[in-house]
Amino acid sequence: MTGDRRVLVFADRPALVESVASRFLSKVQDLLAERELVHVALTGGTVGIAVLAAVAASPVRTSLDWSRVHFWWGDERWVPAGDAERNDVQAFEALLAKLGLEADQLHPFATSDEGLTLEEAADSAAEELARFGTDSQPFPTFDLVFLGVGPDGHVASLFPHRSGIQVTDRTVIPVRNSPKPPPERLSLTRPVLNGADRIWLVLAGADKASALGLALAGASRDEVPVAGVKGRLRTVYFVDAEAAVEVPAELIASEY
Ligand SMILES: O=C1O[C@H](COP(=O)(O)O)[C@@H](O)[C@H](O)[C@H]1O
Repeated sequence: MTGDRRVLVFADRPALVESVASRFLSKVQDLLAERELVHVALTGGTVGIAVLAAVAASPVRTSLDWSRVHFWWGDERWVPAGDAERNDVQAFEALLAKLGLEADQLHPFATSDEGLTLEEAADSAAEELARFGTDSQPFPTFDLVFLGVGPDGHVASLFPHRSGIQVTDRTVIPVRNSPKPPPERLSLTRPVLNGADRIWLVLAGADKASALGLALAGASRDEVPVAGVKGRLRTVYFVDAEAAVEVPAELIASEY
């Protein structure tokens, strides 16, 4: 089922961020030449948002037809609209506000002040995914999913030793008592993430080294959820030198 997996190591965080931003722009350009709509799932987190800011700053950005790109999120923090902790707010400020998008191109999770329970918000997000589903699955095949990775190895809001990473019968789950604040969240599940053509994991810093090393050395997804994500065509780990210190040497393709 799974395509190619590779680790690209960069000297430092700025080099990593610049490279991912430029690859993202050319990948979207290529995809737009092949198909009518492109579906991208964004991540929160330090590197993920820095990549979006670098995309915004690139002169190439204005040459793309963003009206055919749809944006989704891998997870969201259950806080009110406009809260600076929300992944969608951060993405909007970093990039999306500059792209001239129509509302129907954006698929954010519900906000905690909309009058829905967390469970209802998960169901509502699942319905939105299903609107773009195919004959064989109740969700779109994402062209590209970005994922950050927490120091504990979490991806989206799927945390170690929690049931979320094992869920296969739902597309979106409510997350309660998250080990990382805020405690309530919403997350896509592994089948939706792994249904993507490409997963690009973006991570930097020494605090990520252990989780990444474990995942690539074959640890279980229960222990380090990042071990459980694999795109259908390709899975690329974009990491800086500090995060890469425990990566098995044979998996590394250096891009200094
Ligand atoms: O809370 C979250 O954290 C992770 C990773 O964040 P980082 O700042 O350690 O890079 C992120 O992937 C996720 O989307 C977000 O909700």
